[in-house]
Amino acid sequence: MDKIVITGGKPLRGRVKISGAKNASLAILCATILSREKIVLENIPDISDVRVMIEIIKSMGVTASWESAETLKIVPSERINFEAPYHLVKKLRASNLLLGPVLARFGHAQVALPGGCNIGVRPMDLHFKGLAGLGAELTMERGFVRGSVTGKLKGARVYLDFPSVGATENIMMAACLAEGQTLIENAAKEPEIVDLANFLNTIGARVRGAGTDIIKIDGVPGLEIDGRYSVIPDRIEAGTFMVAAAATGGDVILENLIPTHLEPLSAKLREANVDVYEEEDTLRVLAGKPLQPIDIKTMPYPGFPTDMQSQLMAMLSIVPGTSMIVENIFENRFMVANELKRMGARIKIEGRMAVIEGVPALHGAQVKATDLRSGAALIVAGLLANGDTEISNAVYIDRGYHNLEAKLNSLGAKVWRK
Ligand SMILES: CC(=O)N[C@H]1[C@@H](OP(=O)(O)OP(=O)(O)OC[C@H]2O[C@@H](n3ccc(=O)[nH]c3=O)[C@H](O)[C@@H]2O)O[C@H](CO)[C@@H](O)[C@@H]1O
Ligand SMILES: C=C(OP(=O)(O)O)C(=O)O
Repeated sequence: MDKIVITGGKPLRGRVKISGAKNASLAILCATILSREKIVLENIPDISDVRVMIEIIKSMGVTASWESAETLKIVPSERINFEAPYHLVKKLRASNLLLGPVLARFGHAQVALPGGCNIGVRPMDLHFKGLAGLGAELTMERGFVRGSVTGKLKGARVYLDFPSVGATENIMMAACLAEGQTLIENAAKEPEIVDLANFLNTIGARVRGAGTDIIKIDGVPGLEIDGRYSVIPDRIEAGTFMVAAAATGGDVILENLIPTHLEPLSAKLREANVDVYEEEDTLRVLAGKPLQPIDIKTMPYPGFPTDMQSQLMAMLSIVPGTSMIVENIFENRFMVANELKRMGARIKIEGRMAVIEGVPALHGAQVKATDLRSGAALIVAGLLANGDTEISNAVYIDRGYHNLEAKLNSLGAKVWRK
């Protein structure tokens, strides 16, 4: 059942509930390693990335069990297996976020390097520089990074050359148990960083400034508060539904989201002539007017998110006129263009720029996902195309979307597994 088939051409209409955020859940699951007390996590999406992360922390000695559909109970262990094994780590890049917490709590860590992926090389130099700044000794051997600390990590001032999400998270988690104060300068400001900081503070950490350029962490001897925490909604899942609604000329109300997290996308959709209405925790996308071409440049938050760029490319492929996308975060994130071209799109890639000449319609074809968001883009393309689209490698899509077919079908789409 690794294929998703879509009969396109049906406008999405209705209401859909957005699940918890993949990227916040993954970081918070790694952060549970820092805790000495049990933790209950709510709004955790049952997606394959989360399942793999649960398997990894369980293999290290943590107990994790579902209390209900979206609620996960974690019981940490006083002893841990320091090694995050390659056969699991290779399935999930975010496993690199275990390095900071394991080192800080246990003084040793051995984490297989997840390596690059289809969107880019994805080095970890900024993670290493930050952790070394806190006093960790790091060596690389046979695909593993081994870390050790003599005594405890020491708070320090860390400047990131680039506001890397993962490096900010790894350093922030490690600094929670360091002696003294850590300042992360030029920190990433994504909502998932703020969520991780809020979680850490719930279990006893002292993190301030998350969501700004400078994060201040005062180290504490231990994180010992028995915590309950609800993860933020997934802004990328929400964004994918917004684009799908816009691209099919639909009218969709998205529930359980934080509209400000979607502002960079809402602004672009409005520029493309789509109406977007915000309320406290819902957002309505109403399309139907002729769409206008737009230009997008991906940037760190609050700029336009790289994780939404591919889905927008699918929509823009049927918008009359010329649109442009510049991808500034990952060096290889235009692979979906070739698949969209198989469906009739006219897209030219020049280095980090994609030029999209809108065509009157896409037609269904057999295509393949090459990463999570290219898969999401092909879903959007399949929904707006004439005829049937068969997307293989759906396993990529399952990494990040909970109950996707059911949610789309409840909005009037015709989507099934094969
Ligand atoms: C699990 C998770 O949260 N994944 C998100 C996270 O990935 P991730 O944390 O990997 O993204 P980063 O912000 O770290 O990476 C951004 C850029 O910086 C580069 N870089 C990063 C670290 C480093 O040490 N050296 C370096 O050169 C990367 O190769 C990339 O080109 O943020 C990305 C950018 O918003 C999102 O697309 C991913 O969905
Ligand atoms: C790039 C993504 O995730 P990851 O960092 O886990 O590969 C994504 O969610 O689009």
